[in-house]
Amino acid sequence: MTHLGVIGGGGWLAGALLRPALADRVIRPADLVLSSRSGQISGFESWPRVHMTTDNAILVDASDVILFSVRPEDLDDIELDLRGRFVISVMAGVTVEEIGERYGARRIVRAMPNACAEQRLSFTPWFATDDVRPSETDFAQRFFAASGQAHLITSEQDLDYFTALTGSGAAFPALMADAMIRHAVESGIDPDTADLAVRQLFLGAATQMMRVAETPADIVELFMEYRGTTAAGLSAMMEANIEHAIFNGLTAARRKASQRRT
Ligand SMILES: NC(=O)C1=CN([C@@H]2O[C@H](COP(=O)(O)OP(=O)(O)OC[C@H]3O[C@@H](n4cnc5c(N)ncnc54)[C@H](O)[C@@H]3O)[C@@H](O)[C@H]2O)C=CC1
Ligand SMILES: O=C(O)[C@@H]1CCC=N1
Repeated sequence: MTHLGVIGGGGWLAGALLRPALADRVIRPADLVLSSRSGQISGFESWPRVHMTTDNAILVDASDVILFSVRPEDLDDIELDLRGRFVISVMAGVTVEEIGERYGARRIVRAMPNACAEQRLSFTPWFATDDVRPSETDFAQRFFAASGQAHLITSEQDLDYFTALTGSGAAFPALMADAMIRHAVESGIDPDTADLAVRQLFLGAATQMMRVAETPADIVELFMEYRGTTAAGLSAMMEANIEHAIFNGLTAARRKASQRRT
């Protein structure tokens, strides 16, 4: 079975990806090495055989697959020779070219999961260089599929766009949910009830959007044609140019995702 070493294994995203993969036995606990600055990593108490280290060179020696899950700015402190090695990266904005230049690897998978991985609900587009072997693409697909929907893409550039669109996880829907909760509370609804109501609303909305044939645009149209209270709300939101705010937000996040290279 594959021996996986995760540089930055104590971080937020690494844990969210690894716990489902361990639970699904995509990786055996004894075949997993995690590195962090302190060597103390929590969140893996259910798998006491997982190895932890502060030494990335030891991690590399023990692994067939090296997964980079550090912040892009931390790369300057990491010096490794990964020539001939298979590397996976989930780092935002770090191209396969940069990974190749820094570490000498040519067999690279670059992926963009999101923090909903912990709930096994990430959308994870991933890209592989031509040199990646079939057994390695098979591992990447199984690894990311444990924490959500893994989707092979053929354009690396699209990953910067997905960093903004889906890498952001719950953040953009949470912004809307929070505004709705605050409006409900201002309107006299008890805060706990408002919180529960809006969380259930988003669960219902997301579940419905996944299960019905109608697109999100169709659903909006359906309510507009109904000409009821919801249509009044939708019209006011459209007049306030909610689309403009969303487009601006995605454009800003997209720009930030590619900023390292401009
Ligand atoms: N958090 C998220 O929702 C998402 C994060 N990403 C990407 O995943 C990567 C990791 O992000 P997070 O987990 O959120 O960051 P994080 O800050 O939670 O985790 C990074 C970890 O790397 C460790 N680290 C730093 N330098 C190290 C070194 N030299 N050796 C070993 N460990 C080292 C840090 O101590 C920290 O525990 C980033 O590049 C980010 O762009 C991508 C998609 C979503
Ligand atoms: O906000 C961030 O920078 C991380 C990386 C991509 C998505 N979330």
